Amino acid sequence: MIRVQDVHKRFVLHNQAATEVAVMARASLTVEPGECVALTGASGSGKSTLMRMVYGNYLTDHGHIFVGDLDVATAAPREILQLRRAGLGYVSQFLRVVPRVPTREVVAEPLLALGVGKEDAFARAEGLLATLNIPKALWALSPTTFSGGEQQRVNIARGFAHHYPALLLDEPTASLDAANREVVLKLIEEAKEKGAAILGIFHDEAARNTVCDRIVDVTAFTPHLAA
Ligand SMILES: Nc1ncnc2c1ncn2[C@@H]1O[C@H](COP(=O)(O)OP(=O)(O)OP(=O)(O)O)[C@@H](O)[C@H]1O
Repeated sequence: MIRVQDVHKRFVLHNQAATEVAVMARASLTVEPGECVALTGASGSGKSTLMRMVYGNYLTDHGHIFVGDLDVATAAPREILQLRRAGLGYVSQFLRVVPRVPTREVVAEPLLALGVGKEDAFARAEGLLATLNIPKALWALSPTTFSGGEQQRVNIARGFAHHYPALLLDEPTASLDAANREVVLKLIEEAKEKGAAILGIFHDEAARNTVCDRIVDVTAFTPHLAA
């Protein structure tokens, strides 16, 4: 479960005379287990900012953000890191990995960190890589030289390796061909069936309509845009 309650956020631009910019006010939404909710709204309305606050990358000025039992808005950094290990996954658009680590290990790593045995973790990783059409010949190589679409699919495989009860998706189907897009939509459906609460940004409207149960327009929480 993800529950955002009365969240406010302002940025202080220290290098620009400490100008304060209020970007979010009174943001509230709930994502129940098994539900996928899409954040929509014009460019600059605050979709990414809200996702980053839920993941704990941006501080929250006011309000609560519960992911399961933990209030990310007030949690200590080590509690947030612990939450990310088992309770909260995040699939960003871009893959960031340590150079020279083979693709198979990049995907299995979240499971290995949770104590899953090597054999099971690698089997799950290989299953996902095959499903996402990453050629077997690439599994032992670092993904740093892979194409944009291949890197995105490795990122998705890694994000879905563990069945997180809460999952954030930032444009999970951007730059994918039709076949791989379908695979990703199926992974999202499977995660929902397993009870994941999913919050995502989907510019791909057809994908959004296929997997999302509800839409939340963040413009309603944007101080200078709200009516
Ligand atoms: N680190 C930051 N420092 C200062 N301002 C920021 C920062 N991050 C975001 N903002 C501001 O917050 C507002 C919301 O930005 P955000 O990236 O969340 O919008 P968005 O809805 O995700 O946009 P897009 O669809 O274009 O990605 C913008 O006005 C942006 O300039």
